[in-house]
Amino acid sequence: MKEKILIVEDIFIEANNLQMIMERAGYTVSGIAVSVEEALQMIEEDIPDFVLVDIYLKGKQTGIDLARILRQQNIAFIYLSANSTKQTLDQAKTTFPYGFLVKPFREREVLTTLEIARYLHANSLDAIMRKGVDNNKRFVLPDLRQYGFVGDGLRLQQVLQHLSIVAPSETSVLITGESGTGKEKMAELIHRLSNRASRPLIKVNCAALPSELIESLLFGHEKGAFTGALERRIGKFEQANGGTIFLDEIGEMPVDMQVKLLRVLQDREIERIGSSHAQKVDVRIISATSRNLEKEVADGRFRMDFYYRLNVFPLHLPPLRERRDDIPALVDYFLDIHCRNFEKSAMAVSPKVMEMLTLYSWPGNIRELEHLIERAVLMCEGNTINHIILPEKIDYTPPPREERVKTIQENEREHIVEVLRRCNGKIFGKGGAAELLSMNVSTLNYRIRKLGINKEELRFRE
Ligand SMILES: Nc1ncnc2c1ncn2[C@@H]1O[C@H](COP(=O)(O)OP(=O)(O)OP(=O)(O)O)[C@@H](O)[C@H]1O
Repeated sequence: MKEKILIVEDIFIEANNLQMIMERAGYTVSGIAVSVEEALQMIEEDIPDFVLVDIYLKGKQTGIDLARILRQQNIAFIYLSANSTKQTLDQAKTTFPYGFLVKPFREREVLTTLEIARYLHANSLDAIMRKGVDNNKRFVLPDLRQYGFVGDGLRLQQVLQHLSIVAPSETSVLITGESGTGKEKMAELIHRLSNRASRPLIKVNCAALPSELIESLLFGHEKGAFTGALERRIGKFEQANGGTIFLDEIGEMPVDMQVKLLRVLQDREIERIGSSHAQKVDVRIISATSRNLEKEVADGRFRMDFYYRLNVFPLHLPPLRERRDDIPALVDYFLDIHCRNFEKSAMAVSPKVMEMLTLYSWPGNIRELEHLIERAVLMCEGNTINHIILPEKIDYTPPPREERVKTIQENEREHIVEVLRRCNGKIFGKGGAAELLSMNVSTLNYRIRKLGINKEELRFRE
């Protein structure tokens, strides 16, 4: 039996028409609601697998308000709409729907959109996390120093936990984080921990691709395909066949190329320029960006369908100033590397210098730290670095102490969030949060709702 669908639509004829289409295709329609309030009641009684939601409804709240709640509850939804204004559409985009159907509905279109939505939902972060945890697929990470990857502070550990689930799979990963936080390093790590490790990892810096050559660089060309194509060129995708392609700075990819890449991601086929036939490629995609792609999508600079394809599993690397507990280990690691490089005997930094390093705000993140240590090693004459020259704009101010006493509710919230993170959001069953907290499942669910804890913050505040 196919999934249960809730229709939220205040025009009876439209709702009825959709119900018939759904039922003919074997879906079960669990209900028709005419307002957000009614929809929430129905969801409380019987959780649907998908919600088809009109934007304008009876009552004060719109379908967009409902969508925000659905997203928090990890229920997939598709918008239904007639002629929405640009402003409404932009607002709708920020809720990241699984699809958008425009009235009047055509049966084929409705069913295809639902099929795509099912695919996207099954490959969503939540689903993958659930599968990984349930099947115990996550493997124990080896010592990452052998891969030149350093850091085991609390926030990085959470990212690495997600990485341990996704690395051995075939899933596309989107790595986000400020410049210098280690996105490329993390892509290398994923590749080396995957089943494709013995095959090539091909890196493409999308920001550095000259626009007129992008297509030929990525997909290759045949001899004589255009003026200047003197030889056949094998593109990056073909070079990566059997391995991984790392699309760095993907936010810089021009929109027309996004369309072409989307096709490659969907069909896993490329066509060299000037060739008359497509060829299959078996490539895993890891992409990275320091831009806020959700905003780029909302502003119309990045295609939503492409974003969904790339962002099957997001990994966010926090800036160094938010994971200062990694700084001492990184300092020691870079000291070691650069002492060897310059053939100097082992060095350490004085406690005062270490304190300065941990208090500095590191706008250039790990890259800036590495360069600074390199310079310090070069200049130091003894075995201890007692002075360090930091750029002028230094933020020595330690984070302000919390003067205010936390309320019992705030403490309870923090504690529950902490435990949920530890269990990867698992609430019931063995090793679930309810068991660890010695609470019964419905009480815990009630507290989670009451304290406004949502899944997003469990996953994304690494
Ligand atoms: N966890 C880590 N352990 C050791 N070195 C690291 C780590 N993360 C990053 N580095 C080093 O820091 C430097 C910057 O990292 P990387 O190039 O991966 O950052 P990035 O986020 O991809 O930067 P950009 O967005 O500018 O391309 C590199 O020299 C890398 O080797």
